[in-house]
Amino acid sequence: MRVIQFASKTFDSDLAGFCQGASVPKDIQDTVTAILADIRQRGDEAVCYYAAKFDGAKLRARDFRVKPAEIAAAAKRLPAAERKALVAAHENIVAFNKQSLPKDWLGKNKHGAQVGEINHPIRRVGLYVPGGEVPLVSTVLMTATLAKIAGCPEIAVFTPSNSQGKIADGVLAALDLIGIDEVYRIGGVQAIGAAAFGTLTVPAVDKVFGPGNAYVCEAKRQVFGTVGVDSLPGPSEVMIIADESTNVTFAAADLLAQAEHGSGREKIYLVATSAEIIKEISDEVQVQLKLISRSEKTQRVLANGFLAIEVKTLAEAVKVANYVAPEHLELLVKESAHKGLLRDITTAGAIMLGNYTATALGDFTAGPSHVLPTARAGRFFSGLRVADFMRRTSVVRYDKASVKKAEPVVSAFAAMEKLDAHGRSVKIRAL
Ligand SMILES: NC(=O)c1ccc[n+]([C@@H]2O[C@H](COP(=O)([O-])OP(=O)(O)OC[C@H]3O[C@@H](n4cnc5c(N)ncnc54)[C@H](O)[C@@H]3O)[C@@H](O)[C@H]2O)c1
Ligand SMILES: N[C@H](CO)Cc1c[nH]c[nH+]1
Ligand SMILES: [Zn+2]
Repeated sequence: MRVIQFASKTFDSDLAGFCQGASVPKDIQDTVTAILADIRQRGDEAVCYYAAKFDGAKLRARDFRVKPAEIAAAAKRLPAAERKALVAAHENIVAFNKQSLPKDWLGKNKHGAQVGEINHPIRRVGLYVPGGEVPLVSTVLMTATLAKIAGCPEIAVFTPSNSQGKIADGVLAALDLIGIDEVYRIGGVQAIGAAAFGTLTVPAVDKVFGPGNAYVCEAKRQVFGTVGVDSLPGPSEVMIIADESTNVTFAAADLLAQAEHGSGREKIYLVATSAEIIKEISDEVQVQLKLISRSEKTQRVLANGFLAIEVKTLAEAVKVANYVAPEHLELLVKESAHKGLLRDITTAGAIMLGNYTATALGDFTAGPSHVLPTARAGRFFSGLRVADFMRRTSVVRYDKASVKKAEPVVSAFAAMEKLDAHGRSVKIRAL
């Protein structure tokens, strides 16, 4: 862990340098470019090659799509307590996300013409679910539930298998619960390439969603334009703002929880109002590290991606948070400060308020999608919601009376822009 002090001589460059580490290095960009080019050229053959290379899975193209019987069998095998958890989380996710279903509307403008917006689900979407060693069962719920609420007619799911070509029962059972049967055992860059360009076996999608490691995230960035992509959710991040009221045990546990994702590029921030608080929490992190199972991978993340920042006031903490735009921001500070912080912090993906709100609650079950922007993309992206699975068309209808009212405005613009035919096309209607 590194400790820096707000407003110290090198603070700006230290913080910027650390955040820079969250952006994608050139070697990863080049690897991704090469794999995508190969997928575009060789299609299924290249997908097989990279599945073997990165996941150790010997697949033929006809094995990519998971058979309905395999999904049903996995769902049947899932222990009752795990199924109950899926159902409980799903209920919260549905209830939360139904709130933001975009509404069509129709109104009148100043000319008396009808104007409005209509929304349609995106026809064919591809959802990426991280898999392999750590199968993110919750990501199925946090993406597919929203696609279903939006009404997307075709939902294809991509997730890497293990070396035996198997996908975790929890992932398949979650898909079964939601009612999705188009599932491909393909992960990584090759999955994003197959989804974006299409292959003989995988029909191309219109937009790709879902989180992933730096390779997956970079692949999505590179296929943007060929297809739509969501908010570029990459390796997880958490920032905790701590003061003297912070529960040290809880804070340390939450820092470890996000480091545990363990892809190596996660970012962990502790912003505290004294050096003593930083010491207490970071010592506790080391104590609790011994209690978790993925301690080696977690330790590696902490070694490269853990930054502590000492601030004098919470106002300074706000400045740090707004610069970093962390994926998850825990405000484990005195309750009287919550209102002001919520008003002033404008770039966090998700804010978890108070000592009892562990980020893991949001990861699994609180309700909002856990698919959130990382690497400072929170400055311009927000967390996934139903509207991301839809597209909007504006609709305009003038009649003779309203066109007459609009004509002087159009004529003036046509003159300013020297576009005579534009002006004429409206003038002849207003006669
Ligand atoms: N921001 C969010 O909303 C959010 C949500 C959940 C998870 N996450 C993040 O998702 C990530 C999941 O990562 P993961 O690795 O466990 O699963 P993943 O499915 O994202 O990536 C695994 C794939 O990466 C590819 N890969 C690995 N090494 C490679 C290399 N050297 N070259 C090319 N391709 C390579 C392989 O194809 C492999 O199948 C974690 O970083 C986690 O923090 C983010
Ligand atoms: N923390 C991740 C978002 O960054 C979501 C997740 C899924 N499973 C566990 N955690
Ligand atoms: Zn997590």
